[in-house]
Amino acid sequence: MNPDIVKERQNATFNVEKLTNILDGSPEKTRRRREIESMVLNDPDFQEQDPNFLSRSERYDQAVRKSAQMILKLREFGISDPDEIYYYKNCVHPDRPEPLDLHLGMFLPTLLNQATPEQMDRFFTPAWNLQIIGTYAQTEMGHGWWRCSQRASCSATTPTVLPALTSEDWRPQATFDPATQEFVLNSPTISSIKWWPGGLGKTSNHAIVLAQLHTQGNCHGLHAFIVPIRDMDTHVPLPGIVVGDIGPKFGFSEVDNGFLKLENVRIPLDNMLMKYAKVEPDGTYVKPPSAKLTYGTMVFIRSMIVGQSALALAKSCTIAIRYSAVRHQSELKPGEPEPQILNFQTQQHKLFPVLATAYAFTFVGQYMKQTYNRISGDIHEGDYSGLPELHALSAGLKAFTTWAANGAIEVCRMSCGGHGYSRSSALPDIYVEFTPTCTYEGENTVMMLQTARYLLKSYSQARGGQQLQGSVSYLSRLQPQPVSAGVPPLNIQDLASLVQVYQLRAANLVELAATSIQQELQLRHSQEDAWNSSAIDLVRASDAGLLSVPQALQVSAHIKELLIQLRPNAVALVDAFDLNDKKLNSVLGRYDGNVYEHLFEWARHSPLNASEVPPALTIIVIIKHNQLIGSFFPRSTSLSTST
Ligand SMILES: CCCCCCC/C=C/C(=O)SCCNC(=O)CCNC(=O)[C@H](O)C(C)(C)COP(=O)(O)OP(=O)(O)OC[C@H]1O[C@@H](n2cnc3c(N)ncnc32)[C@H](O)[C@@H]1OP(=O)(O)O
Ligand SMILES: Cc1cc2nc3c(=O)[nH]c(=O)nc-3n(C[C@H](O)[C@H](O)[C@H](O)COP(=O)(O)OP(=O)(O)OC[C@H]3O[C@@H](n4cnc5c(N)ncnc54)[C@H](O)[C@@H]3O)c2cc1C
Repeated sequence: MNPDIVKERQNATFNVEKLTNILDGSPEKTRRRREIESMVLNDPDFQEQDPNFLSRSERYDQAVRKSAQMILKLREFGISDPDEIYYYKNCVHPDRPEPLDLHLGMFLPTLLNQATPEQMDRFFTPAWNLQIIGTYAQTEMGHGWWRCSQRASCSATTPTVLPALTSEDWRPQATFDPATQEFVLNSPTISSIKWWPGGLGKTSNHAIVLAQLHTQGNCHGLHAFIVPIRDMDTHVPLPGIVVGDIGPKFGFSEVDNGFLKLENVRIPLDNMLMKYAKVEPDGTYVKPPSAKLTYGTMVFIRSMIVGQSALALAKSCTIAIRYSAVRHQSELKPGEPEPQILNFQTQQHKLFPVLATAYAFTFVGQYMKQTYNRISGDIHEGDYSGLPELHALSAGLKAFTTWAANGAIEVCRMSCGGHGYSRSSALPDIYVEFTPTCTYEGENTVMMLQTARYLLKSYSQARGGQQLQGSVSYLSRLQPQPVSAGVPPLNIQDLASLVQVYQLRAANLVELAATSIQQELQLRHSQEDAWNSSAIDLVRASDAGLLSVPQALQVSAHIKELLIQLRPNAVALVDAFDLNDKKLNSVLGRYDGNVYEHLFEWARHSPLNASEVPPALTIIVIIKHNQLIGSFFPRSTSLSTST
């Protein structure tokens, strides 16, 4: 054990285990989590080659093998609780998305939320047993988002008599054919080819495809269809299905994100997910109680992503803070030993806010999950009243937490200096696997605008005298203040006072955005144009701060004081996240702090070190022998002559 890190733990002023229990929910939950983790970490079937040294195809193969093992073991051990599956999976594929993510995270949940009991028997049971492997195909090459409800032009009598075709008429279509009781699915244009779905490229044999429903000559907007895409025995693509992998990406190397072109693919009537909307055998369309229910799975995943932001931050700051405790640089005072870099105020100022955010997001993630479970329970009982708030909260928190975490992971990486750039630190991987959360499940700006839409509606209800409940109740309680009204009193030591100032700030920002829209409306006469012209206010909701200069200085001094208070407990606070070394998989973030010997050991495994003279370099030797170095580079043909 590195002596610096030992000393850090000795100096801590609280009981780490108790804090871990609070983060987990109870001592029993900590015990069970560790039990599940050790099942994976001690299981030889999950031994793997370091993916840093593998090709993409090898990484995909290794991930598929581990995922298949994982499903078998979950069954063998009877693990079916969602939290326990999540712990298990996080250890099998630490930090890495995998080919079955979409099956487990979106295909199964969409069936649970939108399938009829008959469809549950036909699809969910085989999918649970992994006979059916599914993905969720919404995004297309040309469009990542959809209008929730049908457009006026889309509900004209037949598509051919539309007054003017717009981009939505060129999206994938599912047209009902009453003669055969089938839907016919088509991707009418290149841009309507489904693009991005995880596990689509090679792994899945089914896809939930979102397409425009056409029946009796009318278009009814976006609906979900279960489309078999590969033969269940041979896994070969079915007729009319053009499917494959979209190629290498920034990260997600283990995942076969795919494309799907539908060419007159026929599926039975009862392959449309019909828990809410329905099509009768004669083609009659029965409306759902709310068109927004089609988007339920995205609300679920957005809610879960909030917790994933917390986990990514917990990992990143564990690595950076442990490393900063064992790394020494630059004498602070001449002649004295070099200090731990964690003693530099600037290093603390980089890392301690990340640590605090990791804790805050952990609790926000728990709150978001509870709120999702509560409101989705009401929805299952037929009460849809909480859906707008759930949508606004999950969209806004997904965007806010992923943006914040995305930046903070980079802060952690850079705070580790050069070694943070090595893949052995795990920080580059954490970044590339996490950063697409800002894009997928709804691009963050688009999500912020959804939340702003809800806030503005709530604001106008509050101004109309309604007493609002839940997360927007502050809009009823607080009267927005013009900046000229001066600054509110603030006690920065008092959390309630800070919350009040934040609420006032939020109310002011909503008011500013609403005012901007009103002004734009007078200029532009169209609600949509006024909205777009106020979008910056809506997303960033202005730069107004509510603090006076003396208050801001007070905050700055208080932050410095807090850095000093936090310093002795920094390592203990990251220890409390209880991230096992194998799960963390970082040479810099090791629990024992023995960084340098393991860094050297890791580098020795680089495939380039497999031979002292790599085959490509033999050419240099040949060139040298023939003394052709001078003439070789301008005329490469001379090489063949020389050999
Ligand atoms: C372990 C799992 C690993 C996961 C790996 C990740 C894999 C990634 C998967 C994906 O990315 S799947 C594809 C996800 N795609 C998106 O999220 C696309 C984002 N687009 C949308 O959500 C929508 O198209 C939209 C942009 C929100 C809708 O645009 P539209 O212009 O129709 O919106 P509005 O007119 O503003 O809204 C109409 C109405 O509907 C309400 N609403 C919108 N979305 C929802 C929702 N999800 N739930 C409930 N309500 C919703 C919105 O508030 C409006 O309400 P009103 O104000 O009219 O009452
Ligand atoms: C790793 C990864 C995995 C994915 N997995 C899946 C999957 O399994 N299934 C699936 O269906 N999809 C998947 N996606 C696709 C993903 O859901 C979309 O990329 C995402 O919804 C964003 O859409 P887009 O790519 O069309 O971006 P665009 O919407 O084209 O965004 C481009 C820019 O335009 C801006 N913009 C767009 N619309 C507006 C607006 N209304 N107002 C203001 N600004 C706007 C955005 O802010 C952004 O800056 C995945 C994507 C990635 C990266």
